[in-house]
Amino acid sequence: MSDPAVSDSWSQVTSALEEDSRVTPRQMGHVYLASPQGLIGNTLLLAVPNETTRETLQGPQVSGALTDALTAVFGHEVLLAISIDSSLNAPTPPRSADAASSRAQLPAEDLDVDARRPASERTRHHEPSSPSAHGQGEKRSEATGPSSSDRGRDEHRQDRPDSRPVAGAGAPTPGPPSTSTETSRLNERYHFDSFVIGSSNRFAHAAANAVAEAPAKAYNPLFIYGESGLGKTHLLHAIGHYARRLYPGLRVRYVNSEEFTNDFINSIRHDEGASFKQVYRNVDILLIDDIQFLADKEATVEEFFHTFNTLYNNNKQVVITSDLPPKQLSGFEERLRSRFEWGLITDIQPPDLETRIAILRKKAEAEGLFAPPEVLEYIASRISTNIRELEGALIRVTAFASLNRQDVDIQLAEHVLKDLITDDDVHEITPELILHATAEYFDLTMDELTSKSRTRTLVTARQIAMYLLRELTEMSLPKIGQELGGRDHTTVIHADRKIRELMAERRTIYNQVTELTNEIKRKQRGH
Ligand SMILES: Nc1ncnc2c1ncn2[C@@H]1O[C@H](COP(=O)(O)OP(=O)(O)OP(=O)(O)O)[C@@H](O)[C@H]1O
Repeated sequence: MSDPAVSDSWSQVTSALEEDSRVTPRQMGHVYLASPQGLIGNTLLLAVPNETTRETLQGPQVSGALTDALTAVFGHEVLLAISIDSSLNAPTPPRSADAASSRAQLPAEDLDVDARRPASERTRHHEPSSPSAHGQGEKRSEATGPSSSDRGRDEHRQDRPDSRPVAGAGAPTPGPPSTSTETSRLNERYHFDSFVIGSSNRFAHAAANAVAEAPAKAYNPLFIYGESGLGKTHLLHAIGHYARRLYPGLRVRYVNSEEFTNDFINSIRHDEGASFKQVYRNVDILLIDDIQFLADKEATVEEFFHTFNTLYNNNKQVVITSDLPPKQLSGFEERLRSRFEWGLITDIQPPDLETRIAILRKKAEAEGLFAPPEVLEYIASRISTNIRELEGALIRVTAFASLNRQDVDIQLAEHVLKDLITDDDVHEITPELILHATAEYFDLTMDELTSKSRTRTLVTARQIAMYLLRELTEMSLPKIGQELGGRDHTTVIHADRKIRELMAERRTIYNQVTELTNEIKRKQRGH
């Protein structure tokens, strides 16, 4: 299936390896088993028949030699993505210990999260990653070294013998109607290379990578759960982006379960059941976010059950996120919950301090915000649970400094965050509280705030309300849109971005957001 030019280049690579004294004849035997599948940008896709061969190619000796040979043949650095294709039906490789058949049971550290990187980079950690690295392969960033705590917490599931469907071909065959980013609904901000790995999310990240590299073969379904704002949505989008880059033409669809519900209800209302099925059952990867919102919506759950079955039976990948593990998900029939357990279940925990600092550093880089390390550390030490709030704090601190032409230092950070962070955040901030406080602050009625009117004050008030709902609550984008007069989730994304930018440019907006936040926090504390 590879194009002749790539096959030719791969032969040159193998010839170079034959001459390389670092590669033993036994290892060379494994190299011969690899089959080039194509070149996407700087990434060469290789299929190998089993895990042993993959491990050999990624071992320190062979990978070093491979990196050099690839660079020599292609004239530039080339990343490798290695997938396992059991249909290559290779002769039994020399090492018989069978790691191959039990990949789903490997510990997190053993998962192949690094296959896509040149071997020379695999041992480097703590490196800064450029925000423009998208075109260079999905680079990972690392906050901390491997932690043994990963294993105890992560749940591996292999309840059914067929939980790893093995399709005939190596790479999924790209189906004709490719999904554009628009129809796949992937958010450009969320790639693997902007995701910081720490012990709290290492396993989920590794599993997400494996799924993107071998859709419907690694783990199906992949079920990721964890509290709000810890990166589940980020990983879902990253899977979609990476898989589409590895397999152009792959049909990917991201959907929040509230949108799934709305689409389903509308399809019934408009008698468009067939087109609903067409959209959701003809994808190679379905990424469904916040499945808990489907709870108790009987007809929608039923529809999702059939969608799931169709996709699963056709060897299509399903990735699901939720705030709770399947067993604790109420409002779903057992037959569906048990399906969620067929593949791999993994959680994401709140990040440790080091990871939080690394996340802030990455966000600052990506958004062009400057804050010295001690300020990042200060912010990270004050906000520990929700990454969305962590980002919000960074934005406020840098915005304040920019408006006042001051340097970002600890005093300034303390000043800005003193009201934002309270030790007695015991009560939940409700959407109603935010909406009422916003209406009151701008001297509007609730009807005006949620109306279609687009006068300047109303637009600003609405956008600030959306920004605060995003930062201070666990609401999903569609839900926020719904609260503010039935607006689309893209309007909420736009508002969030707009207010982030305006806070650094216009003092009035910064003040309004700050005063309003303080007011909300004050009301929340019941003063
Ligand atoms: N490990 C990480 N590295 C970089 N950014 C992260 C990481 N984890 C979370 N984030 C960022 O935190 C924000 C919130 O993450 P995300 O929306 O993915 O959380 P979530 O778990 O899906 O929350 P919810 O359940 O409320 O939908 C996003 O901007 C995301 O990019």
